[in-house]
Amino acid sequence: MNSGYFISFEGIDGAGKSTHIDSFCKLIQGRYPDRGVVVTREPGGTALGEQLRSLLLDAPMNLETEALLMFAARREHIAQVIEPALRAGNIVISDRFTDASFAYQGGGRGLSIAKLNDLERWVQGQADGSLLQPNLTILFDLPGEVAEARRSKVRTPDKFEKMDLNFFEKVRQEYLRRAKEDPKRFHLVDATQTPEIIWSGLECLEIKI
Ligand SMILES: Nc1ncnc2c1ncn2[C@@H]1O[C@H](COP(=O)(O)OP(=O)(O)OP(=O)(O)O)[C@@H](O)[C@H]1O
Ligand SMILES: Cc1cn([C@H]2C[C@H](O)[C@@H](COP(=O)(O)O)O2)c(=O)[nH]c1=O
Repeated sequence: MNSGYFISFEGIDGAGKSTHIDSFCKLIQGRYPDRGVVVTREPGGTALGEQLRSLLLDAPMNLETEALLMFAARREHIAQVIEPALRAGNIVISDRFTDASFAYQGGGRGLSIAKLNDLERWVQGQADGSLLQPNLTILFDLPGEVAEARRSKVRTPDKFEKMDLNFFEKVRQEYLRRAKEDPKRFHLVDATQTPEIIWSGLECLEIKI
């Protein structure tokens, strides 16, 4: 049984997760000074996961291979980092988790939801039959063309960031579909707003840990 609390940040590339995640961690640490806060990311978060990340963000590969490697990295991440931290009562904040697989490999690239559900059950299945899921997912939502304009100003695109607007629109729609399906878990951020307005919204967010 977990006594910790699990938060994920999600959104299409360039939506603004990285801009806010460090301040958000400080905010949570300030609110809960007696709890450990573990900040991590996917793909990645472990030595093996970071190696897989380099491959995944760089090498072209078959869609099923990509999904399997995402979930392999996730299995390692859960076993080495997330589960031990939650068991110890910590707050885990992850830059992406499984919603990204449904959005990118499912919505964006077209892998069947049935296959993703199978992988999710395999990798996140708990002894009591439930799935390990974030308690709260903060979804930064904005149109693909706005995200692309922001990204192009600041970095050389990786494999996913080179995808076209149609891909990112499908990724976005899958995120929004999942948020609609599970409104208690998702907190939607209108990421077209200024960073200051987004931040004040996050500061006011009531989180019952
Ligand atoms: N609300 C905003 N308004 C305008 N520009 C923004 C806003 N939020 C972030 N940016 C800028 O957009 C760019 C992308 O932001 P950021 O790196 O935070 O996105 P991200 O969602 O973390 O992307 P990725 O998932 O690809 O790492 C940065 O240059 C950042 O300064
Ligand atoms: C977890 C996960 C991630 N991705 C994609 C999404 C992004 O393009 C990259 C990660 O880079 P970030 O900018 O540091 O977030 O990987 C994916 O396609 N599927 C996943 O499960």
